[in-house]
Amino acid sequence: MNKKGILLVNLGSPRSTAVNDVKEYLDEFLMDERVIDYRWIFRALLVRGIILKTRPAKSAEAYKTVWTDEGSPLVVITEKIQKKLQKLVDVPVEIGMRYAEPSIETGIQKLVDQGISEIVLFPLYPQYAMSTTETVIEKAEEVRKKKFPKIKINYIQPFYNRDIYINCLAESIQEKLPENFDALQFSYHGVPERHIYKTDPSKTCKIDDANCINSQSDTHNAFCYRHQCYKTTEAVIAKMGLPKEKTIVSFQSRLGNDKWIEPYTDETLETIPAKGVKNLAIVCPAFVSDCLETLEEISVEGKEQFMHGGGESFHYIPCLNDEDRWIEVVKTLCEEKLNDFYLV
Ligand SMILES: C=CC1=C(C)c2cc3[nH]c(cc4nc(cc5[nH]c(cc1n2)c(C)c5CCC(=O)O)C(CCC(=O)O)=C4C)c(C)c3C=C
Ligand SMILES: [Fe+2]
Ligand SMILES: [Fe+2]
Repeated sequence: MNKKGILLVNLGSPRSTAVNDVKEYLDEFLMDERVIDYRWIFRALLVRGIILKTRPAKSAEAYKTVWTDEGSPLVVITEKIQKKLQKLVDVPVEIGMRYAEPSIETGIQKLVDQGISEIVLFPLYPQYAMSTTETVIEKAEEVRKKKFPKIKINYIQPFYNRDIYINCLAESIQEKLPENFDALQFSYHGVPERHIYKTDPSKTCKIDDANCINSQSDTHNAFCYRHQCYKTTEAVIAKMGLPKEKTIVSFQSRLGNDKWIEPYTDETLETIPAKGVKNLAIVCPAFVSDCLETLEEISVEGKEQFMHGGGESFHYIPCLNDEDRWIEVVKTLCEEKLNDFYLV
């Protein structure tokens, strides 16, 4: 029988907080055509001609505030997930990052070196996006075809609405909620609106309630990041028994001058205190592991924005990270795909 293994894939981080390392990382990340989806020449002009002139120094300062002795939180937490999962399954588990090291190729190589020819690859993103799930699969396929043509890879699909994940997230949030909060905000990483239209095979999405959030089209729903974010929220608050009026959805981390999906987290944080939300709990379910975008952009900058707007208490709810109940979900999703190989 063919030997199987698991590859957990996350986004990646710079190797250190040195400006040059951050620049190298941002160059690889932002030159990905599924992240900044302009023609190469325009992408290069924007990224190398404008963004990389100033952003690396600013991002390096931000990374310094979250960096730990072990390294970047995102990588360290992904390693912790790997170690805990390894104790629960009887096949080898490795990690790979879409950008920087350890790369997807390094991860696959480590599995191949252990005699593995069938890999379950888990992109660690609950919701589908061209700039996350899709680019991971594209990269892994490129590496497989070039370097490992004999291996098979089985990809775990986005799990934004899977009961096991929703129950896990709802329980985790519930445990960490403060006693008094006026609203629970779900802040998802944003994407440009253009990405939503581009990846919608049904061409029905209008980025609204009827044609997006409540769409009945499976083809739309399978590829619409915005739809999936709202569905995760709906399912989690239903499970928690929280009224919709006590919740807010917003999208963070926009970059550049394009129109990104709204409402924007930073603007929301500034304006909700005047509408009566003085005590806020906030969670970031587009990320399974805490990272720069949660530990700095939300916990530090976001808190400042909220307080500046007149907020009184701000409570950041950490990601699932290496919580045992989440590792159980990872295990179940991996095992489903490991068993799929028998059906091929
Ligand atoms: C749901 C996950 C993510 C989506 C969708 C996503 C889209 C996206 N991101 C950028 C630009 C940047 N993102 C940055 C950091 C970052 N992004 C994600 C996840 C998603 N990105 C994570 C987990 C992280 C943190 C990585 C870490 O090391 O902790 C950054 C770099 C940091 C900074 O300078 O702020 C940029 C830039 C675009 C343009 C985009 C959509 C197309
Ligand atoms: Fe991002
Ligand atoms: Fe949509």
